[in-house]
Amino acid sequence: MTIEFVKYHGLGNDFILIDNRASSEPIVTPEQAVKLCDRHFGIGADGVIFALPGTNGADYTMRIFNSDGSEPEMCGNGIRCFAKFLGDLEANTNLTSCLRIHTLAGIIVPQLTADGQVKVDMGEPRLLAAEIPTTLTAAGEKVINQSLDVADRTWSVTCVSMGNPHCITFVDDVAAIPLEEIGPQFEHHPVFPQRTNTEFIQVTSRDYLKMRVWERGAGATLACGTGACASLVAGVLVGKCDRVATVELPGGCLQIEWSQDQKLYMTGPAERVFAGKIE
Ligand SMILES: N[C@@H](CCC[C@H](N)C(=O)O)C(=O)O
Repeated sequence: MTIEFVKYHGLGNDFILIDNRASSEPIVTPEQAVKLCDRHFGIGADGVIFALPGTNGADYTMRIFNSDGSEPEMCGNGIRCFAKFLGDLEANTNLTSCLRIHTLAGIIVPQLTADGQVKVDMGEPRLLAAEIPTTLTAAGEKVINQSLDVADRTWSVTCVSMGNPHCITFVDDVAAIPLEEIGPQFEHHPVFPQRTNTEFIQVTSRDYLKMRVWERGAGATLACGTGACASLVAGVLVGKCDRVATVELPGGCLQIEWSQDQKLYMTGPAERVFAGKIE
């Protein structure tokens, strides 16, 4: 079977987008996704994203496989790419109306902005330990500034779910973090039964955060949209930042707002790179 795809990236977090509107199940298996994401023997990407028919009143459904074949609940950079992809599929690059996208994290609402960026209503963060999930505190408690031992060091961590799990730690110098060494140890720590994404944050001012990320199922990536949202929430919870901030990632900047309606709004770019066929 020949499958057409389009490659997109959001700040260097890159994805293979597949038009899956004719079927309610992904037309690529997790095992095939691993091969497609391989940067030497495949197309190369951090994940494969499928545009499926909508359910329960949503316009579309987005599903994603990480580059290790696992299926996360949501992807922030991915949903901006998804919105641009839908604009291409519908032959309408000026698609500025709100789209309701069903994801495993609930309904997410991206909107193309007049300047070509994508603003996304990412929904509300979930803060209780059982919702992350983590066993770091009792199930019904928030996880704020909890001690976690990783790599012979005790880290103070705050956990936030944006549908997918995030463990955030604030550091003096984000460039000094040995990400490849300690990232996997956070990801697979026994206190995270569904593994975790891990963000290291340097607060340069109350409205500017520098971030590096180790993603569950994908490793070190150039950007993570859900991670940027979760990190801003963590920064507010520990009193280090305001509710509106720029988050600088290795691949560029995202604008994040934790609005008074308790929802997160993320604004950033999404770029088409190339199209091809899988044979
Ligand atoms: N890069 C994404 C997050 C993708 C999913 C993540 N690896 C997970 O397993 O939760 C983003 O931009 O949010």
